[in-house]
Amino acid sequence: MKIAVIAHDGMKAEMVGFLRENEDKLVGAELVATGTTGSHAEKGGLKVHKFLSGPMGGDAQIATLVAEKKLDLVLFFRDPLGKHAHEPDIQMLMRLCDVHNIPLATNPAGAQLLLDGLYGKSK
Ligand SMILES: O=C(CO)COP(=O)(O)O
Repeated sequence: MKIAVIAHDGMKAEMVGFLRENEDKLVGAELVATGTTGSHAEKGGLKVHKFLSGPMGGDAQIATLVAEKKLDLVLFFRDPLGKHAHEPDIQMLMRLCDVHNIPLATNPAGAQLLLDGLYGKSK
């Protein structure tokens, strides 16, 4: 299972907490991330392959993996109250998830349902 994890700044702490809480489920998974999200995840003790930071093309790199069907799941904790210079890249990533029918969660509740559905509920 190859999973992309991405979080906007206001959601990064929540993403790290989410990943740590679900560490038992993710033990066999390969994680990839946009750069800064990946650095936060590493500081939280997780192993992750980092791409460029989102505004520098990281979302686009992950979108490429989606288009090539090299990802099984995208967890993208968006900040719905923030403005982003790279909004076109964000839209592209989400659109390509739909084009290629790759499961996408854009908030923690949706991500939890996806992981529980894949691995079962642990609590
Ligand atoms: O901007 C992002 C998603 O659109 C996330 O990028 P970073 O993880 O590099 O902050």
